[in-house]
Amino acid sequence: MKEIMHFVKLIHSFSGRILYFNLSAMLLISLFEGIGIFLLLPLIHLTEIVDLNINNSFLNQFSFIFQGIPQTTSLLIIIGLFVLIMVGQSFFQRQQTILNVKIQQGFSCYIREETYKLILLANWGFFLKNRKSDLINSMISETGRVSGGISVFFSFISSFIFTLIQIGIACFFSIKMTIFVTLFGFLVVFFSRKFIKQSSKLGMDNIELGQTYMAGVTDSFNGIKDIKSNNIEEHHISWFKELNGKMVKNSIKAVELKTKSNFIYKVVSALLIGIFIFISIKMFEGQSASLFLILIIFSRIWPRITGIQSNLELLGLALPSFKKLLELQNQCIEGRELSERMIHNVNPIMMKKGLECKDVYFKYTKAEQYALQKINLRFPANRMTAIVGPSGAGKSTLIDILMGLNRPETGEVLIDGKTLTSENLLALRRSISYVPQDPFLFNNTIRENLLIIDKKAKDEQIWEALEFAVAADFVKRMPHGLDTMIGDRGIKLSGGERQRLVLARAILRKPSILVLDEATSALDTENETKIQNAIENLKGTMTIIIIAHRLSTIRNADQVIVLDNGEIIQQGQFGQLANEKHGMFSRLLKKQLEVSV
Ligand SMILES: Nc1ncnc2c1ncn2[C@@H]1O[C@H](COP(=O)(O)OP(=O)(O)OP(=O)(O)O)[C@@H](O)[C@H]1O
Repeated sequence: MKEIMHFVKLIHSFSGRILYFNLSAMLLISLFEGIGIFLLLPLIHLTEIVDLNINNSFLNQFSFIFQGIPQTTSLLIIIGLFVLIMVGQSFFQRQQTILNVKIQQGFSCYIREETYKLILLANWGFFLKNRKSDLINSMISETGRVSGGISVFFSFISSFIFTLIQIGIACFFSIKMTIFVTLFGFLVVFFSRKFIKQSSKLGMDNIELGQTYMAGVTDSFNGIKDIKSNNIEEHHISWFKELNGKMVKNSIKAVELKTKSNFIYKVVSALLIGIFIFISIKMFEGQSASLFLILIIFSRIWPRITGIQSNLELLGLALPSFKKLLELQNQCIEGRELSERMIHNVNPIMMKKGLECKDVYFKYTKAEQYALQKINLRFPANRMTAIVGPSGAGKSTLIDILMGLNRPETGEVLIDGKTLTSENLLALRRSISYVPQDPFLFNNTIRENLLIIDKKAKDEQIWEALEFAVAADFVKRMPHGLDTMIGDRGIKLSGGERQRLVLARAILRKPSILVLDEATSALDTENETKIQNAIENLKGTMTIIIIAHRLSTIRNADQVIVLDNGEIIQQGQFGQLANEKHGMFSRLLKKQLEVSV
């Protein structure tokens, strides 16, 4: 319940006074409805359709008002009052429904925005811990279920208020009978806690199945090329069938549970009505007015009490989603890297001396071995540093540490001699352009993909960046030039074209630090040489850090760092390392020469 209360508090702070207005409207609607029913009695009495023997003092007072007034006038007054009350009730009902939807929709929107923002502002460690598909699932399914749960909560409150008011009105006629019905009702709700627990368990299963579904579907579509080329469609289709079967079973279980509880309530209701009518007739012998009204009120309270029960079951079903979303939000808050305020007004650092790693050790969560250890290294400003080493040596991890994505377990990263903290982290990132191994492009036009980095860039600047990245020619050949749509993750482009576009985007920012992680691996030799020359022309104007497998591409680097098993094993200029005959660098170089011959 703690989780629901958390979200109710959020609604409270989100909607403020409107929430109270809404609650007051619920109260008025219930009151109007109660009074409307109450007016039926004198109406029936006056029409003399049924001979109601009025013994109730309240009703007697009521009929006293109409003494001396002609019957038709009394009838018209009461009918007028009745219509007025019903109009009032319908008016408030309409306002309240609109208000309810406004609060709920506004709140759903707020939860989605808040969760999305919290996720984006979390640190890199958070993304390493959480599956992407789980995050997508939370953003789509959990936020949806929480919004639905909030709507059920409103309906619960409305039923609760209505029931309380109807109970209050029923007390005017017979306290004993009202207590009897109410007690019975709440006993039923109390004993059906089992159903609420079972609903909650089903809700939990729903979440797990939803996560597996989302993860599996995302993975299979991301890896569709592998699936098709290796002809493993059947494996995926049977996995999907099995999962779907489980989801269907879970849905049927939920319906079975709901209908079971409904069945029990109906049986209990039938029994209760029988007992109630019997006792009422015995108790209210000769008081047909009270009996009549109590029966009307009972027929209205009882469905609401069962409504409360089914609302509680639905809340039980939604409860795991409330929990999951709250856990996710708390996890984001714990791992918060940036605040919203920090994102705005950040100026890039104009690095003068360079970046430095001082005695850096880093281990991934749950990993036994250090991915980086004893790292003491300088990346001088406006120089080109190349990082090489076998696969798994720690090259990408080192880059992540330099960009502040991962934080060292011990040791520190310094920019111009100042420790990298959350204060200067964003300024550092604003001055970096990073081109990863697997570049990311949005399903948009080439122009929009480039403008992400600099919204104000003019066509002239865009073409300049494209020329630099040897991409201008292929963009010109595209059917709509800069306005060509490039498909999901740039699927309509070749791997090399994608890399060149991302490189152009990186250059458009005019960074003071350019980080290239295997950025030219998909290029043919001709284009790679062209880009290599372009990058060399940048030397002296910005700090360049390159991870490269093809060692020929880093021939002119100012320094080369060789990593193995997370440690620096060699460091120096290309020629110097190539001459260290027993070093790893010359071995790597030799192997590549053998392969290329
Ligand atoms: N998210 C992670 N969780 C746990 N271990 C990881 C994670 N990412 C990398 N590692 C481990 O850290 C070590 C260094 O990985 P890293 O990706 O930095 O190597 P690399 O030199 O860039 O390799 P490659 O050239 O193949 O890209 C490897 O042993 C790898 O298994």
